[in-house]
Amino acid sequence: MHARPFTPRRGFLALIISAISCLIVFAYCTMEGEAKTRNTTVDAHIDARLAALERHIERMHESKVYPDVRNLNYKDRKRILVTGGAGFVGSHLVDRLMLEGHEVIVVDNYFTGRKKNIEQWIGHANFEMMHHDIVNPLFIEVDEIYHLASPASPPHYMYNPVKTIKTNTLGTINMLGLAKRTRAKLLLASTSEIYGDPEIHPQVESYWGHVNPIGPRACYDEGKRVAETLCYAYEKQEKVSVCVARIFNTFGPRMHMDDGRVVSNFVLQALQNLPLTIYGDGEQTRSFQYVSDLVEGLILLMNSNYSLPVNLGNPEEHTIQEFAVMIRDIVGGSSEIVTKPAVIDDPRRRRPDITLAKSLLGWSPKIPLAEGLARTIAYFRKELAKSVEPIRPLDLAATPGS
Ligand SMILES: O=C(O)[C@H]1O[C@H](OP(=O)(O)OP(=O)(O)OC[C@H]2O[C@@H](n3ccc(=O)[nH]c3=O)[C@H](O)[C@@H]2O)[C@H](O)[C@@H](O)[C@@H]1O
Repeated sequence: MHARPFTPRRGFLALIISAISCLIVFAYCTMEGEAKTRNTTVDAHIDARLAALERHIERMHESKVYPDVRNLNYKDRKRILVTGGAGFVGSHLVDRLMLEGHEVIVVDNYFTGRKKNIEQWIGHANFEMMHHDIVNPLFIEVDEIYHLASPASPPHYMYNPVKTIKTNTLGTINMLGLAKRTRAKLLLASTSEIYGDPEIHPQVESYWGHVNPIGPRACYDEGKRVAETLCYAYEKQEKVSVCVARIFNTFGPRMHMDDGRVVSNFVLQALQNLPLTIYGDGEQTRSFQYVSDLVEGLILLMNSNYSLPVNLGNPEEHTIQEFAVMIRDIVGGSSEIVTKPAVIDDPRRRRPDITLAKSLLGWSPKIPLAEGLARTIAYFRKELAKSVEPIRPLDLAATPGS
């Protein structure tokens, strides 16, 4: 191969190429240098921010004060799952279990539960919070399951009836599956609604109920009835330990402002001097228990060795009309009492027979109605003071599906 002769044109081209190469190398080096300087600045900035964060975390830990919990030894301390633990009843139960020194895991999808209800425990070594919908399976290790997850207020459970049925059927199957895998005991939060519009009064556990299977309340009533059936099927077939609490009307602080049940509606109305709205003639009756009494009953039932359903409620029965007057008097406002159309399938009378709970668990409600109402009214008064706009109670008649 012959070398190509050197010409001035070629020499000029070679010169240009070398010059461009030098320029590229120079530009690269300069950029590299700049990038290094920039990275060093960014690193220093991040370091400073991380150091500030560390100081913030330290201050946070120093200032976060948890309620005193019992110091249980390894053998006595249980890992307890509370489904619906961010809800009204669930969060009060969580408080009791935490104070007793157990490890508590809350599972909630926040449909009606609120983080605010359990924020006092967030960050505590014994406490864990999981955002999870129990219609999907859950794989964790537990010793006991309090299965409370489900909307319980009529406007809430009627709002999405399919979801209510799924939560009470699929959700209960998933929790019983978890109980089976981990050999945990499960307590089902059932309801007085499984008695429907009862034909016997007061309601005893042996009564089979009177439920309209296709009415607007059926998603909840039948959902809970199936949940009970599932418990006893798993007990028989899979040897899962279960217990079932049939919970009657319950009230207290941490009820949602827009819960829609009668206590929160009447209290909110009375506090804002709005008319108290009675659905129907007001002659229907209910028996109301304060939430701490219920929580006590749930824990006693879980720790008993009785597996058939047990009523938990306060047998003091009042008409809704009497109840409206009582709340208005305690609040001291001047609200009028008005009537609205009756609710479809609204039970006419409800009062628990608690002979079984008394003899079996030594349980009966302790908080008198007036005292429970005073505590609840104080809570709502504070909540109202915090809210910027007036709060209108939820009207069942305006709920889709009611
Ligand atoms: O509080 C509870 O623990 C129970 O509440 C509901 O059962 P329900 O008895 O229908 O409860 P409310 O919605 O509070 O209604 C009680 C009575 O007050 C009436 N009411 C309600 C709200 C209102 O603004 N005005 C009014 O007259 C209702 O028509 C009903 O007769 C749930 O369905 C139960 O599962 C749950 O156990």
